[in-house]
Amino acid sequence: MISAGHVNPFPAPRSDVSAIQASHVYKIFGRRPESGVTRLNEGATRDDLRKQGLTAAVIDASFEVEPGEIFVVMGLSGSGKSTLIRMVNGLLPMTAGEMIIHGNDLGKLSKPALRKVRRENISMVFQHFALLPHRTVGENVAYGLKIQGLNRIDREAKADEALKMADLDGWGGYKPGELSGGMQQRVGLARALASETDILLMDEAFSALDPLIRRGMQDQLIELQRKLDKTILFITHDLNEAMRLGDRIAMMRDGRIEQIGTAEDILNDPASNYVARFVADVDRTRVLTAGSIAEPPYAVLGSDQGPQAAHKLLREHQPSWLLVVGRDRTPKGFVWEEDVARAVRTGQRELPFSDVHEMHTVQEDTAINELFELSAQHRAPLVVLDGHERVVGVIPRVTLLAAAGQAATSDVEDDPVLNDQADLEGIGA
Ligand SMILES: Nc1ncnc2c1ncn2[C@@H]1O[C@H](COP(=O)(O)OP(=O)(O)OP(=O)(O)O)[C@@H](O)[C@H]1O
Repeated sequence: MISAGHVNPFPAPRSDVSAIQASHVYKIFGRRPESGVTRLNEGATRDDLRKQGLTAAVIDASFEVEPGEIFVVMGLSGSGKSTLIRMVNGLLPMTAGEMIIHGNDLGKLSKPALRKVRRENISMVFQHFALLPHRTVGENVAYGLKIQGLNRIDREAKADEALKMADLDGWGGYKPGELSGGMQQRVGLARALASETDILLMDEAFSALDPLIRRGMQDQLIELQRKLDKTILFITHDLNEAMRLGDRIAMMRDGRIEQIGTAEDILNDPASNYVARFVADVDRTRVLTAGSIAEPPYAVLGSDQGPQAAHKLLREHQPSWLLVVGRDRTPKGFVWEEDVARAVRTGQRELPFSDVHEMHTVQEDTAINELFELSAQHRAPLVVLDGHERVVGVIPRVTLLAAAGQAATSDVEDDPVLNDQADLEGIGA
């Protein structure tokens, strides 16, 4: 029996050197802020500090952002997100802790050295665009390049290229006020791209946009990230946005990071009641992907194995279905057996089974809300493939419903498709 390995849909970050490394970072506002850090470490609460006239905006924040990662900091208003991002770009000094950008410890740098790191490594996209209204779109995009000391021809060439990337080809001569909100935000994005820094900090960058435009911008950001491989630290108070964009998400509450994880980690294994309550209303079907809920196949047969091997497998494990795969773990056929094994389909030879189902395959990044219809149509588990057409796993329909938080017993009992005993047995239900 070939054991089809499980492919992790969230591979570990690719580099050992983090782009951003924050360790035990504190920001306390008020007089003698250091005393606030000491008091917090001694067990005082945020409220205790407040009585003393101190605001603990960020408390003991530690996280690392890997190159090429989209890391989202998510939290309600006042949870400390903006304060945190302003410490990442060195705009705000920390009260305690370390903030290391590509090996540079911001707290220890001289002012000119800090400016250099900020100029060369970090660009920022703001919620309210922060465009110069009397300059053209092209001039706005090229503005930072002038500060970097580039000559006019190079500036214009880079600005044009960045406008193209942000889908604003031909708009360089207009004034920002002549563009829609979504387009103005793309100008902000183009300006950040033009500076060619490897880290993009985005503070509620899409929050002022209408929902549809906002979704479009999210898609565009994901696509750009894939192409340009930037490291993105994205701040939002919108959980759905966090889940759509983030490779990983840091959930903040009252200045502290409560949990860091993938959308799946946070949905499936919330670290606290607070996080659990927060994610309770998330539309899981949009967040979870086929790859994240696929299970390793229950019974797998090599395509070069014959009926005898199939019979043995069926006798020993009594699965209600077999998945047939080739040597490279690409699927070759999906065979179904309801009672007694009578034959199996292997390679070129096709031998009759009592019932043979065509296999239905889906890509691992398919959102699960798209899978419901397929699953209903095909009445069989879906086989999930990675980008190389190899089997990642199988999704029985019960798993699909459970993942969507809809697998109440009554749903299963009433569901004509699920009510197929073989299907239920097949997933070990
Ligand atoms: N310059 C400042 N002086 C005093 N307190 C501040 C200052 N900046 C922020 N704070 C306080 O720090 C806490 C965290 O604020 P911060 O703006 O970082 O939160 P946020 O999560 O970004 O919220 P929002 O989404 O509303 O901006 C709040 O209680 C805020 O009032």
